[in-house]
Amino acid sequence: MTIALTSNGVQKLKVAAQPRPQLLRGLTPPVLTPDVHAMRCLEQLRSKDKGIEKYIYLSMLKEQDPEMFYRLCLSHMTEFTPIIYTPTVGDACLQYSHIYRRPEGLFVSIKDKGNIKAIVSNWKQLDEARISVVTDGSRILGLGDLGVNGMPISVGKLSLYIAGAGIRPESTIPICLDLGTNTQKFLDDPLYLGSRQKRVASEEMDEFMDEFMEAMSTTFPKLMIQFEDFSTDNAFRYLERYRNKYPVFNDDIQGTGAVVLSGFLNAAKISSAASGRPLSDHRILFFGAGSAGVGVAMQLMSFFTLQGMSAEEARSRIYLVDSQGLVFDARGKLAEHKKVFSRHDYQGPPMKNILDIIDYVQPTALLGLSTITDAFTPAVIQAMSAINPRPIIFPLSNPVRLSECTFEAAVTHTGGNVLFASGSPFNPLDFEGKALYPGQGNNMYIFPGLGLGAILAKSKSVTDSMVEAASLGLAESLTPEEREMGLLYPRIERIREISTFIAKQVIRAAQKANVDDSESLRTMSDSALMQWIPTKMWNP
Ligand SMILES: NC(=O)C1=CN([C@@H]2O[C@H](COP(=O)(O)OP(=O)(O)OC[C@H]3O[C@@H](n4cnc5c(N)ncnc54)[C@H](OP(=O)(O)O)[C@@H]3O)[C@@H](O)[C@H]2O)C=CC1
Ligand SMILES: CC(=O)C(=O)O
Ligand SMILES: [Mg+2]
Repeated sequence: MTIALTSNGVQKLKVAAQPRPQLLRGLTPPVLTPDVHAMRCLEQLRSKDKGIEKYIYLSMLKEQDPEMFYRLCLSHMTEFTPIIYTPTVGDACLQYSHIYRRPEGLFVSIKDKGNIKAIVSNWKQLDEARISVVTDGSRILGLGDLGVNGMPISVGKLSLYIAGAGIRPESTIPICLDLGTNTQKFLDDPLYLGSRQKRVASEEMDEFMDEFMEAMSTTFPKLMIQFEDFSTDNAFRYLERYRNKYPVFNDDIQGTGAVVLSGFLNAAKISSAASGRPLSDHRILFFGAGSAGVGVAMQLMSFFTLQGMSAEEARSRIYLVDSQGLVFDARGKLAEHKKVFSRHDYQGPPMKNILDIIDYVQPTALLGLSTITDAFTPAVIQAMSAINPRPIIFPLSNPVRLSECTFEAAVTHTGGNVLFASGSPFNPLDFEGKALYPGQGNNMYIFPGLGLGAILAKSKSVTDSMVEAASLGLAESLTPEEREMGLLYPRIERIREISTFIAKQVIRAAQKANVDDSESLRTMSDSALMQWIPTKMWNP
């Protein structure tokens, strides 16, 4: 089978007719061609009413016929991603201990402490391993501490690596660490698949993590690790602890930072053209100051400084709001990760109401990473619209039911002028006779290409410059037609093309930072590299 890209980038699958080996005669139905079987699988999928049933069906298809699963996934990205990834993967996590059929990844438990090397060595494909997504289940999407029920997140992200960047399936290791859970409902559930204990204290977790990382790097010497959905304090702590020692990145901090910077830059161009305000005049209000909110704030600040602003000027464009309201110095003790963005200039009483905060800040962009459903009320959206001809409103919390507002609300209350991206997908809308398309500001656009680039460059670490290269690469990858349609992110159907471009940018950044270990890529021209990368991709 080959995948051909048509002029508009849509992938078409061509399946060469294969003579059926005599050996199989009688063991399969007399007429079973891949094309017709693809139609059969789609029909079976679409006959299911509930998202979770579709998820279970696709999990079984991936297990029994991975070629068909990935073939369909690639040719139906818009239909498949909401099932294998957010929002439905959220339900799969919540119900994991009940819908579980067979293992799809590696579980490493606190009970394995002292013996972790032996446990990870049980993985079947030791030499092939290139990328692992590791979660401890402590903050799955916006759903909280799900313990080992977080496994489908690692599985889902790696399916997107395989589909979106052509990483070989046997090179991926989904991992869920079992360090207990503080969610009583799971501890009381007789079917819960993890250790029936509260989460271990941070000292014990640090010892466990040090042993785990050492075991992973010696067992899988070519492996890159993506940390996923760790609670915010641990997300920052472990990124700092390991980023200069192993090739690791944190998807919620860095992947989200990269994808939102990219969408913001495309939105800011449109917004600035309407308002006449230069990029340097934008003010960004973050509703939510956890790993994702602060990760995006850091990425924006770093971009502004690259544009020539001083660190203080760049910082001054950013305002954080957390559960206690506006984050400012005089408020008192602040979590470490919020301190950089704490406002020195605000001296008044605590400001909690978001409408008061919008009135005070006069933001051009409102980014939601708070897990608070419908926090962007009609009044909030109207307030943004009153001060911006094209307001940037990104409700980025996942899954979709935790989105700070719907696309429909954002369109309705801005008279169709909103520049919109959400974490989970919404459907396009017809507004006053015009088709409007919501963006999906989700790190799924970044991590496949970032991971592929790091793997191909044989990168020893993942630098900030590589993450930034991925972000700017994504921003650049919109086609003129997509810009004409008002899109902020490229169509997901083009994910392989996008991942190729991002990987190329990431490889160049790795070379510039001297963390690469692939001499032959250094001498390749950009166009040769763009042609070579797809040849390294696995195709179903
Ligand atoms: N679109 C994407 O690609 C991504 C989306 N996300 C989503 O972002 C969300 C947040 O993730 P993460 O940052 O890791 O989680 P956290 O739980 O660390 O952060 C949530 C933040 O929201 C704040 N918050 C909670 N309640 C309120 C409230 N009533 N008003 C204002 N702020 C409030 C919290 O305040 P406090 O600090 O005071 O507790 C905290 O700062 C999740 O839903 C996640 O799915 C995450 C990664 C990627
Ligand atoms: C998308 C993602 O990584 C999250 O919601 O946590
Ligand atoms: Mg995440």
